Amino acid sequence: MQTMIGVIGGSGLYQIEGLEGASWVQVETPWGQPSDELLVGRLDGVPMAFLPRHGRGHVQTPSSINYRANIDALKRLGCTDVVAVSAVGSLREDYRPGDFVLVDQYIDRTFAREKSFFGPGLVGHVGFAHPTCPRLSDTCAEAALAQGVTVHRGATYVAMEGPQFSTLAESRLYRSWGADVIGMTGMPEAKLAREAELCYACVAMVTDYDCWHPDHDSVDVAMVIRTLTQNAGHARGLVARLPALLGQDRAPCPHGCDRALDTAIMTAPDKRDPELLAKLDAVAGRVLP
Ligand SMILES: CSC[C@H]1O[C@H](OP(=O)(O)O)[C@H](O)[C@@H]1O
Ligand SMILES: Nc1ncnc2[nH]cnc12
Repeated sequence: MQTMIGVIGGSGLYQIEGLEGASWVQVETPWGQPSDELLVGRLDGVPMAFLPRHGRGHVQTPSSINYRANIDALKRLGCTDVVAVSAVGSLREDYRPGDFVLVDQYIDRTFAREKSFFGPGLVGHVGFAHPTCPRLSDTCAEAALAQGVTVHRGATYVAMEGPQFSTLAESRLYRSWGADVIGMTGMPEAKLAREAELCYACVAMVTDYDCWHPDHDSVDVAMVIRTLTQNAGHARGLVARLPALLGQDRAPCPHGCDRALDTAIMTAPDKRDPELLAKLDAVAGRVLP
């Protein structure tokens, strides 16, 4: 199978450079409008699509992002692997501002978002014990190390609703749970990527110590932007290394991300809602012809 890389850019990453034949394309989805047009082109012979999660100019809030449309659009364009870049606060001393972190677990505290492509008339349950793809995460770690940044493999990401930052009590609570980083957009993005059978990795860039650290000021937007400005180049460099590392030909995911729907669908064929079935054409077309 041919590799196609999807990149979701977070705060501070609204564009990538160097794509050959690049153009911004509008993608219609049955779930509404994605956050923006997608920048589609090729790098080292590998097709790539870039989508700024908040839209160019940072228009969408973490709660207003249409996560379903974003993931559907990437799948519809043919993406096989999706790398999500996110700014996060650190909940531990040794994950410092400027460090890159490969997320491998989540605690989902969001409550005001559509979290599944499935619904009444077409019920599906995908496995989610391991929410990110280890193969793709390994590749991202390799790309980040080549950039010369400090990389941490493995982190539990608390996804909060926002848009306000956490209280001190919340920040302490998340630390007591063993969470490592905090952000507002990791969920339901990762859940939807799994339902869409995409390999998904989250490259988190630490921008601050949230508000728990006695020796650091509490997070504010200026602090986040300052760190992001210093790190955006590394994030772009990481993305630029991915095509060469992943290659044009893609072996099936050894962790089964690309077969997540094999045993997920519960609804009997004669009870399936035709409207929802039609909307699932891109996301679940492999198993719902
Ligand atoms: C600008 S700080 C809060 C904002 O930044 C992060 O966005 P993203 O994950 O898209 O990089 C965080 O989740 C909040 O949305
Ligand atoms: N401390 C923090 N909390 C939530 N989202 C963030 N994004 C960057 N820093 C953050």
